[in-house]
Amino acid sequence: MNGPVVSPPAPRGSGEPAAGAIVLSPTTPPADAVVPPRAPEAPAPGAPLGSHYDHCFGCGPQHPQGLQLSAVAGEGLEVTARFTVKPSHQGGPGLAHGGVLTTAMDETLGTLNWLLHTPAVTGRLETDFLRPVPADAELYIHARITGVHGRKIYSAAEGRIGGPDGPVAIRAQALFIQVKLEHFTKHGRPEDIKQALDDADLLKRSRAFEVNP
Ligand SMILES: CCCCC/C=C\C/C=C\C/C=C\C/C=C\CCCC(=O)SCCNC(=O)CCNC(=O)[C@H](O)C(C)(C)COP(=O)(O)OP(=O)(O)OC[C@H]1O[C@@H](n2cnc3c(N)ncnc32)[C@H](O)[C@@H]1OP(=O)(O)O
Repeated sequence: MNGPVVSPPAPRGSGEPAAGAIVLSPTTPPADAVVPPRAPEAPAPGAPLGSHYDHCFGCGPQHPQGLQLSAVAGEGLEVTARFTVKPSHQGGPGLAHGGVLTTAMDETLGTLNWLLHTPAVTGRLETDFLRPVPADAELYIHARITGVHGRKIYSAAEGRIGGPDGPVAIRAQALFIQVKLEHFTKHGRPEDIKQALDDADLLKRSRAFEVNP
């Protein structure tokens, strides 16, 4: 994909928030954030990242209405992903639902954590919708890590319609928080956790995360 992933500009209307306003955390890394090296265990550039969970709405191959998004490791701290909009993903007639597109960005940004070899969950996600995305369109997403500060991982992505050089339809920035695998076992619905723990392949993929950076 050509060119860097562009970070959206700082929010408009700076200054003190109005009384009663909800103050959200920034998704732009602080000045003392670092861009760490790719983890030695990270999949090689060009390697498919696979699904982290078969029933994931974003990447699970066994989720019939899901996005079934597939991601590939890029160079450095970058990934690319593809997602075909299905009729079941419509918002307006013949157009992708914005929440579905946001999910595609969330999922792609989440796969970046493979490159740091750590599980992490979305703390905050911002999206700019630049042009409508037709049903049946293929979205090409390019994402990169922009900084790490303690357990906080900052990232940015952009999605283009029809090909890696197609028109930009969506931009996103996110803040992920590193967690341990117990995050999932502690909070997940017990029957699903049991099923996941009984799945030797999933367990192997998850355990691959357990040596943290
Ligand atoms: C064994 C079977 C397991 C099977 C699992 C299978 C695979 C697992 C492996 C990998 C999968 C990984 C990812 C999946 C990939 C993509 C899917 C898309 C991603 C998602 O769809 S994921 C769902 C949505 N996501 C949530 O469900 C999060 C809900 N939430 C919480 O679970 C907690 O809230 C948590 C853990 C986030 C933090 O809690 P905590 O107690 O650990 O940490 P704490 O509060 O101390 O925060 C530490 C520092 O982060 C800052 N901070 C915290 N939260 C923030 C926020 N929201 N915004 C801005 N900053 C935040 C603090 O301000 C502090 O900053 P500072 O250090 O500067 O003070």
